[in-house]
Amino acid sequence: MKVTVVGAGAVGATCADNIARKELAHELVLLDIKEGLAEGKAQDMQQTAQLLGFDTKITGSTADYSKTAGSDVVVITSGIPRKPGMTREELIGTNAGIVKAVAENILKYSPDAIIIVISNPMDTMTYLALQSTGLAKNKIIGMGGTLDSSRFRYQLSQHLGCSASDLNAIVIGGHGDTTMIPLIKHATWNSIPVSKLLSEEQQQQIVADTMVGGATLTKLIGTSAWYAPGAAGAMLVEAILRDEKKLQTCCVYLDGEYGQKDICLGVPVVIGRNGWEKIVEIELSEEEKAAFAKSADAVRNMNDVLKTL
Ligand SMILES: NC(=O)c1ccc[n+]([C@@H]2O[C@H](COP(=O)([O-])OP(=O)(O)OC[C@H]3O[C@@H](n4cnc5c(N)ncnc54)[C@H](O)[C@@H]3O)[C@@H](O)[C@H]2O)c1
Ligand SMILES: O=C(O)C[C@H](O)C(=O)O
Repeated sequence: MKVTVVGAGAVGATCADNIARKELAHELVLLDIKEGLAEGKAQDMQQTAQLLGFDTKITGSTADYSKTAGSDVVVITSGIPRKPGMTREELIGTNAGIVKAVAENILKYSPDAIIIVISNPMDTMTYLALQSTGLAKNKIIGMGGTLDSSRFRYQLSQHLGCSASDLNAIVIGGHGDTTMIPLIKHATWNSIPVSKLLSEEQQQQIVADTMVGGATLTKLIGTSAWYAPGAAGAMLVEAILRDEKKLQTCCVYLDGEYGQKDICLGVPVVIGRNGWEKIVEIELSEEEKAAFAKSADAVRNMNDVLKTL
């Protein structure tokens, strides 16, 4: 199996590191536009092989897409991250051009690849990647819900004083500070609804803190996060290559599901060797349905911005 990670910055390198440590691929290619960066990080990572005990062959490339030929999965992380005080949406002007060019180059050398889009604003970048490659919809997966759901479980675990692994909780909708929807009324702690264990006020706090999870880290670090984003990207690569049929919230093309059409948005999907294989429709309350429709409106407005660039 061969995996390419485009963008050897914070998220791309972390994602690649996780892929190598888990030996998900025989061949791993890191590609970046910045001269020497991908080659350097690939070599550094390869030098951990004996220390960590993996056999993956890691190579780096400065924008030479021929090195990525025949990839089974490609992860796109190229683009600028936000700075404190910015929204993800403000990155569209720079990142749309980068993601479009990268997706087209990937397609030339790996026409059968499944593409995972991480660059922000992720929902719109996923839509753009789908449009510019013309690939089958199941082959384009935006990573956001996996990360946001992990942050949601973190927040819940802090309030409940429990292991995050014992929690079942997902975030649907857009991957934006105001567009994501942590489904707190569906969240359980080993089958016990968390709404029975937490006050209404605590629940609201958890939802609010989850929604600004990325912004909070950006303020602390000075740039956006990478450990959890990189690990979340690698988890999706693993689910694809090992055909795990894992249920994850990912940004995928909706064609009527959840009442939406012609948009990529976060919903629960089954991830396996064919990319996203099935959308799972869960029953939403009227309030959750309204939040989903509002999230879709906001993402659709961002998608419209693409036409003006
Ligand atoms: N979807 C998510 O959940 C999520 C999570 C974290 C970060 N992100 C996004 O991921 C992106 C990367 O974040 P980061 O922290 O790794 O940034 P970074 O600046 O550390 O790395 C980005 C890399 O992309 C490279 N790059 C730029 N243009 C390129 C091109 N045309 N071809 C190849 N490489 C190119 C840069 O040289 C840089 O090394 C940002 O847009 C960020 O907002 C998304
Ligand atoms: O917060 C960001 O801008 C990066 C990413 O989308 C995240 O959620 O960590």
